[in-house]
Amino acid sequence: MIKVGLTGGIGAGKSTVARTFVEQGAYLVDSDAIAREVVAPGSAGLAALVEAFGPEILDDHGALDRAALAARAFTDAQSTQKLNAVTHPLIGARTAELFAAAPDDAIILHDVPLLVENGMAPLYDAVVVVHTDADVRLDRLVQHRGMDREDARQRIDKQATDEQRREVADIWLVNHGSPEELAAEALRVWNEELIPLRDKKSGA
Ligand SMILES: CC(C)(COP(=O)(O)OP(=O)(O)OC[C@H]1O[C@@H](n2cnc3c(N)ncnc32)[C@H](O)[C@@H]1O)[C@@H](O)C(=O)NCCC(=O)NCCS
Ligand SMILES: Nc1ncnc2c1ncn2[C@@H]1O[C@H](COP(=O)(O)OP(=O)(O)OP(=O)(O)O)[C@@H](O)[C@H]1O
Repeated sequence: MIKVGLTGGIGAGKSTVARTFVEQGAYLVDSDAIAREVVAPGSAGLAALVEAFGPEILDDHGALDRAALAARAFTDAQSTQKLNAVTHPLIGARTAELFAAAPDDAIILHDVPLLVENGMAPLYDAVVVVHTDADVRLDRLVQHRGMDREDARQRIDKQATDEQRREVADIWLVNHGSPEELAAEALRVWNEELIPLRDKKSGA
């Protein structure tokens, strides 16, 4: 088994790389998905968020209004810290359960936006960073995902810098071309770097 950490700033293109690795058989542990799970309606996580940010972060059905929370949580560093203090321990506990369930010969792919921010690089056999210049990311998030530019910009401000990510990267993928080019490069990394790393570790 090997553990591969996949990271990059918001909108860098992690999803394309994760999809390629999963198609090849990676065991995916997706932090954004876990982050949603731990604040599902009725959860202790959601109750803790309401305690921290107020009932205005709930929609009419009592579920989390994600945009309302984002509008409160990313405005200043203290609010982001408050968000992280509630969610990150819950995400960490669920992540550990999913890692423990992986098969012995797995290539575990941990898709984790805040890998660098949370000092997690030493946990992995390899860290893959997807890099895209911030202005390109902002344009893509607004055009393709309908995201509010200011929201995206505020999140970028709360995340690691490109230099910090470069320092921990074992594999650096640049996503300035087409998604197909990125997927092809990810496939090369899978075949030429990750499979040999897993086989070396398992003594094959
Ligand atoms: C505030 C929330 C509800 C906003 O939801 P929304 O649907 O708009 O965004 P989503 O969760 O899909 O995240 C999109 C991207 O935003 C960025 N982002 C999310 N949370 C954070 C954070 N705490 N700090 C910096 N960037 C963040 C990441 O790049 C992430 O990939 C949500 O992001 C959240 O619960 N965040 C706290 C949990 C967390 O830290 N998640 C990041 C992965 S561990
Ligand atoms: N090479 C590309 N050319 C054009 N658009 C792209 C490219 N790569 C990604 N995108 C678009 O940019 C947006 C962000 O990409 P993606 O969702 O893969 O990023 P991510 O790193 O997973 O982001 P997040 O951290 O927000 O989860 C998406 O709407 C995607 O369709």
